[in-house]
Parts: sequence; structure tokens; C-alpha cells
Amino acid sequence: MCGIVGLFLKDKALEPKLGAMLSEMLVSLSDRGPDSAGIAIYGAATGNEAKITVQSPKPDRDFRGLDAELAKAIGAPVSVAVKSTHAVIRTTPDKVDTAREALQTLRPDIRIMGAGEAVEIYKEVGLPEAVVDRFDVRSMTGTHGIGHTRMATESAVTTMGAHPFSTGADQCLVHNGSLSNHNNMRRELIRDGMKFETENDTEVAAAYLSNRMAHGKNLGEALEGTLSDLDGFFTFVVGTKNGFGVVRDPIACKPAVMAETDQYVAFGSEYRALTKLPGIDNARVWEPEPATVYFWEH
Ligand SMILES: NC(=O)CC[C@H](N)C(=O)O
Repeated sequence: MCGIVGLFLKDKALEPKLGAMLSEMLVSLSDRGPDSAGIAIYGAATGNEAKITVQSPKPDRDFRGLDAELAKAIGAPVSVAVKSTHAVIRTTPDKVDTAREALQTLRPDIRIMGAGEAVEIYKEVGLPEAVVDRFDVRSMTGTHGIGHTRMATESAVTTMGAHPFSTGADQCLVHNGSLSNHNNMRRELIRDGMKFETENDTEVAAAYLSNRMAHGKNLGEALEGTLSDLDGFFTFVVGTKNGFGVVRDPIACKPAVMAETDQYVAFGSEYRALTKLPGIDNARVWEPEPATVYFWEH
């Protein structure tokens, strides 16, 4: 099982409702995965601000005074917006790597969920409803987003094992399925400098795409590569700063449905995830083909 959703807006008028629509879509698939849930929301990048979403098992201790300590350590302005166990740290784009390093020393228990100019990632153990409430995702505005509710097949049920997995700036991925060559692929990617936080197969798929894009491929080309380089079952839904992509393995045994109108492109593991979207009755609705890459960019 596992339930995945994605929503890529074309109509700016819907942006204030992105969090509410994506939350509704994910909650409707709760029975596909009780272990953990997560959502990535992309807001418009301003070009002069970067965001690092972090998680702490002890938020009261770790987030208190962090803004001033981190600003001093990296020599740049920092703000910290706390939401339950997560916080979004904002600083200047050139300081993201320095800030990540400084965090390891200042707050060793903090985990990084993702970073970039546009993305914020919220994920925890528990059902979608609880996760969406805890992080007030329904009130979030944005241009596109992806979400996941997990029934674990690989690796422990932990915050870090929850999807979306983010392995590159503004990149993240959710997955329904299981990969059979992820250990070999992980070793190959580590040899090429990629870093891993978990034993999870999906993290390998995310890192594979980040690695290919770091080598100059665009999102569509990187997704195409999964069809020859990754073995096993997969439906992937992927977000980048401006883009949104979908690919299914050649057998495509995991359910998937897409809908497109003038206002949005939407993905759901099942049609019930799409039923509340505006104009769905007149949308073009289709099952994405096996071994076929779909992607959209703003
Ligand atoms: N049921 C699934 O699709 C699981 C996805 C992935 N293999 C995981 O364990 O997280």
C-alpha cells in the first residue's frame, strides 16, 4: 500500500488553497498507510531567501535561542519559525551549507527534512489527519506540493523514514512500491558523493534523481533514467523548485490516477483523492501509462 498525492497549480487564484486541497487529498487516502505521513509545500521562491526545514525530538530545548546562536555562527541574519516538532529556518541562500554544518554542532539532535528556496517539508509518525493538524498544513499557501501516507516495506517507522525524501535543494520525492536494487544503487551513489540518512529504498530513488540532476539532466531525463536503473515496483511523484513529475515502473501494479484542468494537474493513488478538487467533473482524467514520464514546469 502507501498513498501518494500531488498537486501542481496552474491558476494563481488557487494558491492560497494549496495546503487545504493537498491535505484533503492525503487524508482521503489514510487507510493506505497508517505508519507515517508527510507533505512538501512549495511557495514562490523570492531569490533572496533560503529555507531549511528541521525537526527535533525535543523542540522546546532545541529551538529556544536558535535564531541568535545560528546567526552568530554563520554571520548572517536568521529567523526561526517553529511549528510543533518542526521549524523553518530562514537565511540568505549563500549561507545554507554553512548553516547546515553549524546546526550539527549547535543542535546535534536536529534532523534536516529539506532545504531550498521554495520547499517546506513536514513529516512525522502517525496518520495524515494528525500530521496535517500538527503542522497546520491546511492554512499553507503555495504553487505545488506532494504528500504521502506510509505503510512501511523497507526501514523503520521513524520521522526520517517518512516520505517525502529530500536529497537536493528544493527536490523531493514520494514513492509507492519497493525497490529491489536499492542497496547496490546506494553504494554507487555514495561513491559519487551522495549522503544517506536511512536504510530506506525511497531515499535511494530520491538521491538517484538528485545525482542525475546534479550531473546536468533535467527532471524529465532524470525520471527517464529510473526506468532502466531502478528495479522493483515504483510509482514516484516528484517535486522540484518549478516542476512536478510522475513515473511508474514498466509493470505499474501500484494504482495511480491523474487529472488535469486549466487550473491544475493532480495525482492520486486512487480517484477518491481527487473527488473534492474544483472542476473535477470536467477534468481530463487518466491512468498514467507504465514506463512513461510525465512532467510539468512553471
Ligand atoms: N508501501 C510502500 O509503498 C512503501 C514505500 C517504501 N518502500 C517505504 O518503505 O517507505
